[in-house]
This record gives sequence, C-alpha cells and structure tokens, in this order.
Amino acid sequence: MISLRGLERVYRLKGGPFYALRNINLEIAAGDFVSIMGPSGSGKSTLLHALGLHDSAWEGEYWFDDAPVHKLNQKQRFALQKQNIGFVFQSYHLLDDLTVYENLEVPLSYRDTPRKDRESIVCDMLDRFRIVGKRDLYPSQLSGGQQQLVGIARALIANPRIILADEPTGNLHSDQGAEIMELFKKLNQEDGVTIVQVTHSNDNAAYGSRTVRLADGMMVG
Ligand SMILES: Nc1ncnc2c1ncn2[C@@H]1O[C@H](COP(=O)(O)OP(=O)(O)OP(=O)(O)O)[C@@H](O)[C@H]1O
Repeated sequence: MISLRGLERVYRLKGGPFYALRNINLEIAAGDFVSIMGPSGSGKSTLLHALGLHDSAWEGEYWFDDAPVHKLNQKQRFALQKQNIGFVFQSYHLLDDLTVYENLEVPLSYRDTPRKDRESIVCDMLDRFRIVGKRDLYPSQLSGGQQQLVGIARALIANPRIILADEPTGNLHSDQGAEIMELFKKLNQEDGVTIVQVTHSNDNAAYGSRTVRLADGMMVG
C-alpha cells in the first residue's frame, strides 16, 4: 500500500543540515498494524506527518498504491489524503467553532457523502463512542479525554483505508485507552483497515503486528 524509498526530511539550520529522517525505507502492506517507537526527538511524528501528507518538504520516493506521491502536486496529494487517510493526532485539533456533531460531519462532506446519509452516520458514531449527550457542545466544553474520543470518531467516520495515530490514547484513562486499542484491533482484523500508530507504550505496541524503531531519524529495527 505504502512504500517509502530513501525518504529524508532535512531542516537546513544555521549550524548545518539536520536530518529529522534519514534514508527511510519502509513498506506498509494493506492490513498491517504498525507501531512506530523510539526515543523523544527520534523522528516518529515527522514520519507520521510525511506518511499523512501533512508535510511535503521531504525528499526521496513515496509510493501510495501505484501513485508516485513524490511526483504529485499539492492538490493531487490532498485528494489522495482525503480519500484514504484518517488521522488521530493530539495536535490535530477539533474545529473550535463547530459542535461535536458538526466536527464529525466534516470528513463526510470531504468525501462527498450525500447530505441525507450524513445524519445517520454521525448518529451511529456518537452512539458507538457514547457521546450522544455531547452532540451539540463545542470542543471547549469537553474534557481532554472526550475531545480525544471525538477526534478518533472523526478519524473513523469516513471509513479511511489507513489510520495514522499519534499517541492515540495519550489523553485517556487506561480503561478508555484499552477500549480505543481494542477498537483499532477490531478495525484492523475485521475491516482490514491499515493502522500506523506512534506510541511510547509497549502495551499499545502489543496490539500491533510489528514495530518500526527509530533513533536519530534512522530506522534501527
Ligand atoms: N521546524 C523544525 N526545525 C528544526 N528541527 C525540527 C523542526 N521540527 C522538528 N525538528 C526536529 O526533528 C526531530 C524529530 O522530531 P519529532 O517530533 O519527529 O520527534 P518524535 O520522535 O516524534 O519525538 P516525541 O516522542 O518527543 O514526540 C527533533 O529533533 C526536532 O527537534
């Protein structure tokens, strides 16, 4: 599904180039559940942002299915992203001036889901995450954990083929966290959704099928 060949992310700093990612060669097959681990500053989030096409300032080759992403323009990359990728990023905030309901509707409008179908899909999701009572509240009226749940619901709502998650259980209580990991496992095993998560937690990594380890921007295992 994804193939990175010699991917590099270089920051040109006064003191010389800094390689946040260096010569990354990574294959992610459809149906994989990959955990990215490594010390702070090793390039995990940088890799996830490159995979998610949030960042395009990398060099090297990135293939998505048969598409050479490295040759696509920004508009084509955005189209690829919205058709395929769901994000659960801690720093990827909910839209503050939209309600929970409206936040969940956004990815459906991106995917051109007919307006008449959206309400039942959003309501199903609210139900599944047990946040029906919060549907008309704004993000600022939710706890951190509840915001995280809405963020995850939003990532899942448009049935992405791949989910990219940065510390997906970071703001959650351990039982809520386990619930989210179980949900990821189910999506992966039953629905074939490909998952790539960044995590510091061995417990979370154990839900995945393999681990990619980074150190100083390089893959070390
Ligand atoms: N705009 C920037 N300019 C210079 N260096 C940067 C910039 N953004 C990130 N970096 C560097 O890239 C490296 C990788 O950062 P990244 O956020 O990917 O690490 P990480 O492994 O996700 O860390 P953490 O576990 O702490 O979140 C870090 O050393 C960071 O300082």
